[in-house]
Amino acid sequence: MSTETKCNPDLVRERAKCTFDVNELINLFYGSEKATKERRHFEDAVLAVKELKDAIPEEYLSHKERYENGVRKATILRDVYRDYKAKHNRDPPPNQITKAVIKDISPFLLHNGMFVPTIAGQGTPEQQAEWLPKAESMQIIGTYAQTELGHGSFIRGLETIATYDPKTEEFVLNNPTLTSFKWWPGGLGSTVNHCVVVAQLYINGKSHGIHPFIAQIRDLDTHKPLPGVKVGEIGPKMGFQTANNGFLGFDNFRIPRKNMLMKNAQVLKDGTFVKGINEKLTYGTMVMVRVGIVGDCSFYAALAATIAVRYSAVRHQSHIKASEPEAQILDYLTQQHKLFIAVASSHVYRNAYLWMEKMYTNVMKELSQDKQDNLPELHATACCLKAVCSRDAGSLVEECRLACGGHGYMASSNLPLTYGVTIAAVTYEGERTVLLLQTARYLMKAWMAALKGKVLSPSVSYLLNSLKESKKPWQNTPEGIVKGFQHVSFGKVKAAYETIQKYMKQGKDYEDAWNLASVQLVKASEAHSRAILCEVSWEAVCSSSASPNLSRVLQQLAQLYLTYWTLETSGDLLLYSNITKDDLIILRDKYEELLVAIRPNAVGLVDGFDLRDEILNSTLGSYDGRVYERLMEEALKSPLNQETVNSSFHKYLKPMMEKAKL
Ligand SMILES: CCCCC/C=C\C/C=C\C/C=C\C=C\C(=O)SCCNC(=O)CCNC(=O)[C@H](O)C(C)(C)COP(=O)(O)OP(=O)(O)OC[C@H]1O[C@@H](n2cnc3c(N)ncnc32)[C@H](O)[C@@H]1OP(=O)(O)O
Ligand SMILES: Cc1cc2nc3c(=O)[nH]c(=O)nc-3n(C[C@H](O)[C@H](O)[C@H](O)COP(=O)(O)OP(=O)(O)OC[C@H]3O[C@@H](n4cnc5c(N)ncnc54)[C@H](O)[C@@H]3O)c2cc1C
Repeated sequence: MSTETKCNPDLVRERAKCTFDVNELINLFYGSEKATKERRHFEDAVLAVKELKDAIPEEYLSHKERYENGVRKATILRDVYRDYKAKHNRDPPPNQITKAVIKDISPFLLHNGMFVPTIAGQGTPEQQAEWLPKAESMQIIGTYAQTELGHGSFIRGLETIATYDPKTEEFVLNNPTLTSFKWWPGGLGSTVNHCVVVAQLYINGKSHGIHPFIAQIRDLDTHKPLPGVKVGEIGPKMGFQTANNGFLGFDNFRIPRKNMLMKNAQVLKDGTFVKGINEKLTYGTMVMVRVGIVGDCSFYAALAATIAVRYSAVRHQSHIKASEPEAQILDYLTQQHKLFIAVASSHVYRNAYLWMEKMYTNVMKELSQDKQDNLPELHATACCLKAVCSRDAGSLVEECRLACGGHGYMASSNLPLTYGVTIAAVTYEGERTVLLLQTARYLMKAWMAALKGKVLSPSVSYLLNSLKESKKPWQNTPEGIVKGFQHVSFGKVKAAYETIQKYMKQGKDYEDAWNLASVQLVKASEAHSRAILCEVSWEAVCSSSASPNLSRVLQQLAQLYLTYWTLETSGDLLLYSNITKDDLIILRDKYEELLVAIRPNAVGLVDGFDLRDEILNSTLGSYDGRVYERLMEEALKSPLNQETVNSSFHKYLKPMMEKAKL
């Protein structure tokens, strides 16, 4: 029997309506037909491992059991990766199959995502040779321990101390206060035996700023914390339950001199400090991960959209016309308004990620040739795109959840967990406002340079164009809308700059003036991000190699994104661009037309994300649309349904009812 025949008939009809080749979309989204094949092949290999299947949903496990199950599966998954590499002589292709296995977050995320990259990015060739083979083969397990109870954003304020002792050629690590305790690092709780510790370096009583050090914190055989190490887990959170976030404090804990990662700055045997060419290179891992998070946002938006769109095609409720049967909820324009922006945004983030990845690779290449000119642009762009995409993606996931009504509140829909995990990215790897203010610093500098007629970096060069084009009439085209967002950014950057000047003229110093203007500065950064997202995604769609049928639909999605945000931020556009009320009315109508045009392809579009049922892990979103059957099947797995009468009846309910009779 084919999959189609087992499918819910609504989904079969939806798929028959699709006007483009879904496989073409999948191949375009993931890069090529070959990439799709390889990814699916690897996913098959992972899913074939029986031990990776959960006996009961994780929600029924205790906090401890959930973690232990997570570690168990993470180690098996690691073997599958190793075997693939041995067989194919290369890493597995990019994939999201970890989601199908570890439903939440892997306790090894920080090992792979930050510990290994920090050694690779911050270590000398000798240090890389010492630790990378052990870390990559999992002989040692590590994390990235930077944030403390007292400081996360302001990392120059970290209190963990590394004092150099030239007599023994060691660093002595100490956490002198409660607020200096490391707090948050993933895997630290009970998983890792090593970590990169970011600490304040002191030599002969003099501070030399923060630097990364490698510390072994647990015995490799017994896993017991080494003497001088206090380590534990921080407890349940909104999500990340299996990430095993932990705390850590050192008491006169000694590590050899070679354990300071010394690619940038060095401490010589005699205690001489050799400054690096740029102290901000120490923050390199964070930049890399911020770029990766933009890609993650695409995935989470796709996952939530797939669940909510398929569910909305299957779910019937009320009537559009009294004379007709109950409508699929996907036919309500309000539902399309809630969901299609998530589909469109996933594509926008994907294109922005690919664009950022190129910028990152170029800058890394330049840095390896000691050329730093483009580092500030990379930092500023990664900060604002990470900040805006993560917040938007979180809101989109929540909107998808709400769009599934009561069933979206069920854990088995996988939307609550997905929200908890997505929204965490607003905070980790740089809190949203803090990152937007970093971009604002860059924008203020760019603005001052623009005023002096200097050449600007590509990502802000529109500021110069906007300066020249401020009188040109609005154009209701995608290109015109992109320009409109650039004008808004231009207007907000200018206004924030002038606000700072105003406060300074009133006698405030620059720092106070900055703080007083900071709401505007954050908004300027957001507008700058929106301008980038609109420009990059529209250009990607226009230059794509898609067939005419697919290209038409992708252009509709990109236009939907542009129009949605035009209408959402119409006040800004009226203030800072030449858009008129009439233009907005035309765009409102255009937006409604786009929803209607996208509607027949909605299911095809989410099929085009090619997320397997195991990855979706949702009663509402499976390919076959057996929503109600799955909801009941999952409910029956509840431990409360494994007995006809629960003991609480005899212990509490019956006595209560008997007492009530007296
Ligand atoms: C590959 C795929 C990856 C996918 C994802 C994989 C894994 C996910 C992994 C983990 C997720 C889960 C866990 C998360 C882990 C974490 O959260 S780790 C901890 C992250 N912590 C932060 O992000 C802290 C945020 N704070 C900062 O980054 C800095 O403190 C801040 C930049 C906010 C300020 O730093 P400060 O030293 O105070 O700088 P100033 O404001 O004084 O500015 C000085 C100048 O330096 C420039 N600058 C700052 N940062 C950088 C940088 N990274 N690169 C280049 N330049 C930088 C800044 O712009 C200033 O320049 P000007 O003086 O204006 O010229
Ligand atoms: C799920 C999760 C996983 C994490 N994993 C790790 C990890 O593996 N390793 C690690 O080292 N860390 C990790 N972290 C910590 C994370 O990086 C920090 O929480 C994050 O950088 C924010 O710092 P904070 O908590 O100190 O927030 P704060 O800086 O205290 O933010 C609180 C508020 O203060 C505001 N604020 C702070 N500074 C400024 C400013 N200069 N201007 C204006 N407003 C400001 C913020 O905007 C925010 O509204 C993780 C966090 C989470 C949630």
